[in-house]
Amino acid sequence: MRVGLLGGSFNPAHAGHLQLAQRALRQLRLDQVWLLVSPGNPLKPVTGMAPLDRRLAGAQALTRDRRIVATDIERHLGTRYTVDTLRKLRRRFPLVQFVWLMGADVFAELPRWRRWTRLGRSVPFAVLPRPSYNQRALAGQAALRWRHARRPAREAVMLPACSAPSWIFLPAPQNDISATALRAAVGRSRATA
Ligand SMILES: Nc1ncnc2c1ncn2[C@@H]1O[C@H](COP(=O)(O)OP(=O)(O)OP(=O)(O)O)[C@@H](O)[C@H]1O
Ligand SMILES: O=C(O)c1ccc[n+]([C@@H]2O[C@H](COP(=O)([O-])O)[C@@H](O)[C@H]2O)c1
Repeated sequence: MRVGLLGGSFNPAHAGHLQLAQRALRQLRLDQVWLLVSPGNPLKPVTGMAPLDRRLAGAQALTRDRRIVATDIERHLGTRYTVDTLRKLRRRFPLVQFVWLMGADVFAELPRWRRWTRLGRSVPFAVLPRPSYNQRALAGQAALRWRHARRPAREAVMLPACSAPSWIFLPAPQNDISATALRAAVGRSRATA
């Protein structure tokens, strides 16, 4: 079984997440995408973060496609750092081929993550474009470190079976939607109500 993991705050879930998951399902020929709703991104402030149950419910309501599964499994695993999540997921699901999915903004910030080079040795990455982040991601420290591990987009179907480090930049239509913009819009409409 081939599973794409899309970790996120989902504060709130939105069409950008859904498009990314659908694109990855198709291009990487995945069986499922798990939306890993984070108990708390270690790099994001707690202020303004909706409760986990509300964020999970929003992610669950994104689609009726049963291949896209929203889960709070990190709460049950007791993990917040992705490197720890991957280690425990591998132990729990030894036969699954995992791929870590992310937008270009996350790939650009990856060197700030805990043990990011170890993480890169533990799972292949698929990076999807996001307006205004692509150049930064492709010229960033992670891209540079793993320049020899980048696979061409035409080899996308092979990525889940590749040994890490391996990564791919998948071409896809771009969407400039963000949770930040959605929260700001809600804030504005409350202020004028
Ligand atoms: N519009 C988008 N295009 C591409 N990737 C996206 C998009 N929105 C979110 N993602 C990706 O989805 C994952 C989870 O994102 P997250 O839940 O932080 O949403 P966000 O819109 O980036 O939130 P925020 O604005 O609060 O930082 C990340 O890998 C992120 O790069
Ligand atoms: O492991 C880390 O150090 C780390 C630091 C920041 C973010 N992450 C993960 O990155 C994913 C995207 O987070 P977010 O909040 O940008 O949607 C989510 O799964 C987080 O747990 C992981």
